[in-house]
Amino acid sequence: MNIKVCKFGGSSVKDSFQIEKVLNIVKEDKKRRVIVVSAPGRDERYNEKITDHLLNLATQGNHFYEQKISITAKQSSNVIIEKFEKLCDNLNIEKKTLLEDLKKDLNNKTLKEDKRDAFFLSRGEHYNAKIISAFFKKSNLNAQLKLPEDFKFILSENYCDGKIKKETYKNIEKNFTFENDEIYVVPGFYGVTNSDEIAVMSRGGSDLTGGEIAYALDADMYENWTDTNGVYEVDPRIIDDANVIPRLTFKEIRLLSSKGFNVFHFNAMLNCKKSKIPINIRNTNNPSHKGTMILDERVPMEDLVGIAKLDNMASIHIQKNMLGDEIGFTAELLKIFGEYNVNTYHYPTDKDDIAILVDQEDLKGKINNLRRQIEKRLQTNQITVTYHLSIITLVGIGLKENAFALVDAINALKNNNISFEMLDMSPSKVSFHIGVTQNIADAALRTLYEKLIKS
Ligand SMILES: Nc1ncnc2c1ncn2[C@@H]1O[C@H](COP(=O)(O)OP(=O)(O)O)[C@@H](O)[C@H]1O
Ligand SMILES: N[C@@H](CC(=O)OP(=O)(O)O)C(=O)O
Repeated sequence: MNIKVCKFGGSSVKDSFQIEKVLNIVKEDKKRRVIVVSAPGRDERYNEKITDHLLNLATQGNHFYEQKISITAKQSSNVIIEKFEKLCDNLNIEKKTLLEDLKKDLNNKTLKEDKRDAFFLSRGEHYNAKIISAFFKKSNLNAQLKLPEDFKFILSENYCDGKIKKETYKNIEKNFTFENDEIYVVPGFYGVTNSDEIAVMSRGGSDLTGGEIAYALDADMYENWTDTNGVYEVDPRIIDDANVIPRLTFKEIRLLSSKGFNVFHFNAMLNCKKSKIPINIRNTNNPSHKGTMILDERVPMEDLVGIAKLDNMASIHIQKNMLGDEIGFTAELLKIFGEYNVNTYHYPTDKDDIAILVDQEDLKGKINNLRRQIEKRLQTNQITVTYHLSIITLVGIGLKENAFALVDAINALKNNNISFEMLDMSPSKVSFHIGVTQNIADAALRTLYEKLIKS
């Protein structure tokens, strides 16, 4: 279809000033016909995203308490209401019914546990899309609100980590007909289960909504608008003199975003890749910049294209004599991690050892039971857990032809007296991982960036 699907992230829709920029971007190109919006992100006044306030309210203050931030549920409720009221006032949108509905939703007492969390989490996108579509209409765009509960964006019943169901693609095709040249405004991040209950995808999930709609409509392009000029070679919050990468392959963005580049959800490209729909990461605050184009293929002009870093990793090192000879050992071990809902990143292995690298946050409240299960079911000799590790991932399709870049990386670390804990090359040969202790991870990242990309 000759259209572009555009997703505007939380930073692009955090206040009325940003939403006016979004309007101008949409007006500039007639192909921008599906506009997926997030909940308001952090603003100058509040350091936390509206989605986090919603979760804090759902969990009666527990969400921020866990992060050692002291914001009560009541305070979160006030922030949410104030945010949406201000948006309506500044954009001159009728607010009475919207605020009544919002307050009713925020007082919901019937839903419990993860169904309650999911419902509250979804409200940021829900009300923001209502406001943005009303504002577009008022600004003479032929905008139409498309709610996931109406056109049936169907998710599985893992309420806070829902996965898209196949029938959704047909539902989108059927409902997004553009009969009267409409511009559809869609809240991202949430959907409904087959029994019409609200479910959300994983955090950052509005990127997924955009990718799935682009795929269902076979769009010409998926534009993902954020607050940076594109994807930088390294996280610009750590290294401020890095450049924007003009072109990346689907494979490269997937590796980089799953290993720390949180500019784009790592699953959002999967279906675009299938249909070869280009993804363009753009800056709402600088729309004349071309951004980063994500494509199926590019000419590799360099070995390495980007370096990502994941902090707060833990290594669970398991020792058992001859475990490498035990058929099914690794499968059973990974099954145990699965049962505790702990995502596993890497598992370097040897004859008598295996280490599983995980996000240490995932181990909270689980590590003791997890360890006991492993000991009981696999009769291990010793388990050692090391916390506060960082994984640095070097990515580039050019690495396939030049694995010696790995030697340059190790030499650069050696010359700067930076030691490492782990080294691992991926089977695809387009990435390798270096594990370091977290206190030296930023220095290691800078050293690798300067030696392997900047020079
Ligand atoms: N390599 C990178 N390139 C660009 N941005 C990055 C990178 N790594 C991390 N980021 C961060 O991702 C942020 C954008 O993602 P996010 O906050 O989710 O945006 P949005 O509000 O648009 O959804 C940037 O502001 C930047 O701080
Ligand atoms: N608002 C949701 C979904 C999302 O995609 O947000 P953002 O576009 O701000 O990353 C979240 O915070 O997870």
